[in-house]
Amino acid sequence: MSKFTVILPAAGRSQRFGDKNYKKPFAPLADRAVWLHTVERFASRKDVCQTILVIAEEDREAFNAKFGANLAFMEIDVAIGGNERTDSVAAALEKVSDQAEYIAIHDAARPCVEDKSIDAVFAAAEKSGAAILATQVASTLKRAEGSGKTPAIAETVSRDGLWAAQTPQVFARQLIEQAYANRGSEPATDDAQLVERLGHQVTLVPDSPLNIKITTRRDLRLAELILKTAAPKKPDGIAHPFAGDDLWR
Ligand SMILES: Nc1ccn([C@@H]2O[C@H](COP(=O)(O)OP(=O)(O)OP(=O)(O)O)[C@@H](O)[C@H]2O)c(=O)n1
Ligand SMILES: C[C@](O)(CO)[C@H](O)COP(=O)(O)O
Repeated sequence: MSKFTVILPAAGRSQRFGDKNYKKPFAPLADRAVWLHTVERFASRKDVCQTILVIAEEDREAFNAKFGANLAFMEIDVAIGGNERTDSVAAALEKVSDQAEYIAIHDAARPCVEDKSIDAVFAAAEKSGAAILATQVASTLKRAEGSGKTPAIAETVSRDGLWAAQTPQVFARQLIEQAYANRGSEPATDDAQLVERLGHQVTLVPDSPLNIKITTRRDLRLAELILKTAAPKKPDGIAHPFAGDDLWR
């Protein structure tokens, strides 16, 4: 069985979330913090040899005070993130266990990912060396004129062949380490871009649109509704939403 290190970036500023009390990975969702729901998607997997949560330096003290026991119990490593998401992932890559053959990078702000989607993207990465979950764009896409609250349409953009990238984004260890070593200063909003820039093909693995990224407070409400339909607890005692359930396809 291949061994995967899971990196969970949770060091963002949560500006679009706009809550003065919580950054989104630490906001209460159903009965516990968002990041704990996300960690649980991976905690009981036999193919996961390490989990690294990436937090911001400014959150370290409060996080340890509130969640220190969870970290110890769940044997979660912590890295301190940086300005950009890629800086946070780079910090975690410095801490990857020698056992890891693959690296899975999953937004801590995506707590609704399904077990079988993780299975699928892990398997795809084992085949091609690089794979991400994504959903095919189903709506008609419009480019706005300017950036006001209710802008006019500048143009309709063809959605042919367009997919919305999600996470986990999963890579052979050497590949993602090389991609990050070569990343330079050009921004990248996801990790796949850095691997694409090496000329390595990345596989798109279709996933449910319910694998949402919590960005605004409205998304938190949606995540709550999604998790409410979670499958009953599996024998390992952890709720695994939609495990084996095709309702969401
Ligand atoms: N410097 C950063 C930026 C983002 N992230 C993490 O990457 C995930 C996706 O990022 P995003 O949704 O953009 O989070 P924020 O950057 O916090 O959002 P915003 O742009 O609204 O501030 C989140 O789990 C976030 O915590 C991170 O670890 N380090
Ligand atoms: C990685 C990601 O979730 C894939 O869609 C997305 O790029 C994160 O972007 P953000 O601006 O950091 O939310």
